[in-house]
Amino acid sequence: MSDAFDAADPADGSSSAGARPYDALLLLSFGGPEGPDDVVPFLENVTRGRGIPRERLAEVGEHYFQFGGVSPINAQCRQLLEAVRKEFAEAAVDLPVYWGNRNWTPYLIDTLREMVHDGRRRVLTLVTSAYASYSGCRQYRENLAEALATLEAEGLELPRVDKLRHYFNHPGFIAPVADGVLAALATLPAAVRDGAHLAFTTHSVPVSAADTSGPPEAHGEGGAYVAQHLDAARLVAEAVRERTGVDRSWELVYQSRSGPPQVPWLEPDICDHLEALHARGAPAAVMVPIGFVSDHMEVLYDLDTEATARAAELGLPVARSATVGTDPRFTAAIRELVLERAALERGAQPERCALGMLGPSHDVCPVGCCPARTPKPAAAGADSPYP
Ligand SMILES: CC1=C(CCC(=O)O)c2cc3nc(cc4[nH]c(cc5[nH]c(cc1n2)c(C)c5CCC(=O)O)c(CCC(=O)O)c4C)C(CCC(=O)O)=C3C
Ligand SMILES: [Fe+2]
Repeated sequence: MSDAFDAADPADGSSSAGARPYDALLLLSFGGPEGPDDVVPFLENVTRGRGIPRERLAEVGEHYFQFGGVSPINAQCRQLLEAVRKEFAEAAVDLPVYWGNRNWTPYLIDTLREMVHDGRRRVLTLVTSAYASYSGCRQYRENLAEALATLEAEGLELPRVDKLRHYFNHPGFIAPVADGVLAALATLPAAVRDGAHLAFTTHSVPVSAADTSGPPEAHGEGGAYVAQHLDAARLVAEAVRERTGVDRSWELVYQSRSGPPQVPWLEPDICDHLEALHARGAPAAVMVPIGFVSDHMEVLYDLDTEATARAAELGLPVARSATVGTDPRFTAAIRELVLERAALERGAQPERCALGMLGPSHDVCPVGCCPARTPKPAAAGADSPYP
């Protein structure tokens, strides 16, 4: 390594210390079926103990069967894995990258076991969710704790596992989403483009889960989940306004509602929102799936199939903007976040990049962050039973 590297500022990622003390990055995702025979067992994995009505499961199974029983999410994770490895190689960040899922192969437990066999001792985790919530954060931490417990029972020496901070307000996440909106606007008929409404969408969750999302001080109506999405949506809407010179109306709405009908979930649903937009005379809309990092089944079915069909019935022109996927600015953001956290662990004070009003998110989930209905051990947080 050259002298220039040794002399560099640790915060810009080019320090000779690199990613130390970490010796591996773990990409942790949801997982999805890769053929018709996988669909039912996959759905059983997802919904075990979650009280999802049978009819809802049958309905969601049909969404997957319509796409040949294949969810795009695993292919997208493989692409992200390759893109992050390339990003690290180009920036001389010497950190192996592994991939494991919550609900389908490669299962987290198998990946973590392989990491231990490879001698990895300090693992940093990147989850494919940018926001605080039980489903997008604590549940992954519970999965890590469960995997660690299994490895402990197998007599293996446990690695220390940390998790990266939420990245919804990182410029490397916001900028590609804004570009995606501009590209989607360009596909709308010119006559309705300037009047197009921006409908930011994310996964609905039970209202009670939203209200208790994030650290205890963020709890309250909508919690950190809604506050973070609103901050990200506002940033994107502002970037689009600056770039087009047009001030468009925007709103945060929800999709992919599940659970029994008597339990309240975040609303309005995107389809109801499109109807309301049409009723109030909006000439067009762009659906912006800001809650997701890749174009997986929730995007392909709930937006591109269902919501797009509803808009066609209404005669409302709509376009759907792209998720960040493997945009180079997003993979660069991942590298920056990894090097930032590594520097913090070494006791340095790196720059902590964040846009918007909320500032950089916490590095370690505090006690009481996104509590579960039924408490379970969770790793990579202040309440972790593992060191
Ligand atoms: C907040 C959130 C995210 C975003 C953060 C993140 O990305 O993690 C997310 C992502 C995803 N959700 C996904 C799939 C499913 N989610 C379900 C059910 C549920 N999701 C919930 C929340 C979230 N989910 C909740 C509260 C439930 C109810 C059951 C429970 O309380 O746990 C069900 C069961 C059937 C149904 O009821 O829909 C399925 C099949 C896929 C894979 C897509 C693919 O295959 O391409 C992905 C990326
Ligand atoms: Fe989900």
